[in-house]
This record gives sequence, C-alpha cells and structure tokens, in this order.
Amino acid sequence: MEKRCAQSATGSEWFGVDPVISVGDLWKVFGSKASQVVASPELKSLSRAELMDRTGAVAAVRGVDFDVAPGEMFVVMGLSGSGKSTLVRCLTRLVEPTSGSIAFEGENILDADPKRLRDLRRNKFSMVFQHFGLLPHRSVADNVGYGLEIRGVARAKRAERSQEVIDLVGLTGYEKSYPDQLSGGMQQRVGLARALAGDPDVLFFDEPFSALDPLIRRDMQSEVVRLHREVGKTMVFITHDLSEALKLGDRILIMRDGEVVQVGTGDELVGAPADDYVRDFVRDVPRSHVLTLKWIMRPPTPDDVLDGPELGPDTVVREAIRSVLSADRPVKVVRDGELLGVVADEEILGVVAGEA
Ligand SMILES: Nc1ncnc2c1ncn2[C@@H]1O[C@H](COP(=O)(O)OP(=O)(O)OP(=O)(O)O)[C@@H](O)[C@H]1O
Repeated sequence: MEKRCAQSATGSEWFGVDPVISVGDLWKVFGSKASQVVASPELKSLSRAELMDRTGAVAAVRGVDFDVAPGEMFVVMGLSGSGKSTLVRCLTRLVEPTSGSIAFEGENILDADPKRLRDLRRNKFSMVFQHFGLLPHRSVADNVGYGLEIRGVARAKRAERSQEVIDLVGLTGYEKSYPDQLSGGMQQRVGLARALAGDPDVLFFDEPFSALDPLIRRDMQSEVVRLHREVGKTMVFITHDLSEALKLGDRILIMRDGEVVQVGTGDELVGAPADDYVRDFVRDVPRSHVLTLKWIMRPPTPDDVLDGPELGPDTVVREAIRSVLSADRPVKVVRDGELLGVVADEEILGVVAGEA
C-alpha cells in the first residue's frame, strides 16, 4: 500500500507544523444530566453502559484527544455506535460538545459565535455525507455551484469554478444532467465536487460510500485517494470499514464506546495493535499489504553477506517480495545511508505464510 509520507503514531513527522485541528479531552454526553456527568470525575470514570444505568445519559464521546495535521487524511473508524459521527459533528459544532476543547487553525471553535460558525461552515469546512444531499431540481453544475451562490460569488466566476471541480472529479459532460439521471457513484462525485468547489480548508466525510455497490465503492475510494493527492487538502473521513480506512488513511483513529483505542498509521495498527480489540479488527488484513520492512527486519548476523540490494524501511512487504526472494543474500534495509537491519527469505515468508 503506497503512502505519501512516513509517520509515527504520535504523528511526529506530521507535527513539525501546527495542527489544523486539535481536540483535547472532548466529551459529548446526550441526556438531561450531561453537564452533571462531565463535572463529576466519578461519573466520567463509569463505562458507557454503567453511566446509562446510573443516570440515563449516553456518553457518545468520552475524553477524546487527537490532532490532525495540514494535508493529512485522518480516518475515524469504529463499529456502529462507537461515536464516530458524533465526534466528527462536534468538530464543526453540528453537535454541541459537552466539554473539552477544539482548536481549528489555532482558533477555539467552542468560543465561536453563530456568525463566526456560519462563516467557518461556509468558507473553511465542507461535508460529504452518505446520502448525497443533492438538490433534485438543480443540474449537476448548479448543485456544484450552490455553496458559491450562497456566498454571493458572481455567476461567471461560479460557472468557471464549478467546471474546474466537475472536471477534477471526472464528471465532464454531465454538467447539465440532473441527479436522478446519475448512478449512485456519480451522484457522490457531484457531492465531492460540491465539497471542493468552495476551496475549503478541511473536508469532512461521513461514511460517504456506505450506500454504494462494492465495485463502485472501490472506485470512489481510489478517486478520493487521487483527489487527496491532487488537491492536498486536510480530510477527516469516517468509516466502519477497516479496508477503506487502510486504503485511505494517513493515520487512523479507532474508537470503541466513545473512546479512542488507538491512533496510528495502518502499519502501526497491524504491526502493533494496542489491545485485543484492535488485534481482532486487523486479524484478517493481509499483512504483506500493510506492513513495511521496518516491521520485519532483523539485525544482521556475522554470517550475513552485506552486499545485497538495498530497500527503504517504509517499503511495503508485498512490494519487496520479489527483490528479497530473488536475491541470494539478505536485502539491506537502509535509511539515509544507515543500515537499519536486513530482510531475508525467512522474514518475508514469515509474513506471507500467516496470510494463507
Ligand atoms: N441525539 C442523540 N441522542 C441520544 N443519543 C445519541 C444521539 N446521537 C447519537 N447518540 C448515541 O451516541 C452513541 C454514538 O452514536 P454515533 O452515531 O456517534 O456512533 P457512530 O459510530 O457514528 O455509529 P453509526 O456508524 O451507526 O452512525 C450511540 O449510542 C447513539 O445511540
């Protein structure tokens, strides 16, 4: 699996720069006793089920912390009910957080007044939902330009920008079509174009492909990967599908019962799952598609002949199989001229054998 940039779970490579979004100890509790719950360390320490029993309140998001870096594709993954949608809706205050902090480009979103929030939602954020939310009586071009129209962008400028993003998402020729003349996948392309039209700083996706057929879904995932590369925007993507998360995410946050279980790159989740829950999630992932050489290399022994081929530690195992198996000596894993370890047939076969 190709990744644009190597990172660690702490995001240290990402965070040479200021985060776009920074979330601290965020809670969202539904129910009339919500503020009592977050004011009480005792109630906060209860599990979601216990809290429900004791107070009738639902702790949808519980003490969540994470940062998203500029240009990152950050995926929030968890089973149904784990709190993904509530968490992401809190980020734009479509859902009002009960406590905690959310900074967007350094600005405390929780202090934003209604006017500022409207501004942010119009100019800085875009959302793509599962149900495309297209206006049925408007053509593709007019749906795509809708946000610009609301912003008061002049017709000619709007048409120009709409055409640009329509071309970008591969809908050239369909400008005059109406949503009901398009397949589900194409309708979601309109949703993508609409989200991109206003040139937002962050795009939020809430399970945008769940309603699509598997093959179309795969196409759309590739499309988002391509768009992300081309436009370089920060994206926050919710899914309950691990393979989607692994395909798209620079980093993945795994939620369970409102809490963060682990945040990491795909190879970190597969190579070093934080607990049995994550281990269970990643059990069926083909490890050779996700793990990189740094996960399987070993220190060289005195018997190793060290004039074999060299590969980087972030090379995905699957892409190294041929080089390793065809070399008659270990492949050296090298970064910036430094020998980090070696990989030979046994290491490769150890990964591949587990996938049978
Ligand atoms: N408005 C609400 N009032 C009360 N409880 C809510 C509300 N919205 C969500 N919840 C509860 O909060 C918890 C988290 O829900 P949420 O929709 O965020 O999870 P999710 O991971 O996005 O699930 P799904 O994939 O099914 O949408 C669930 O127990 C849900 O029932």
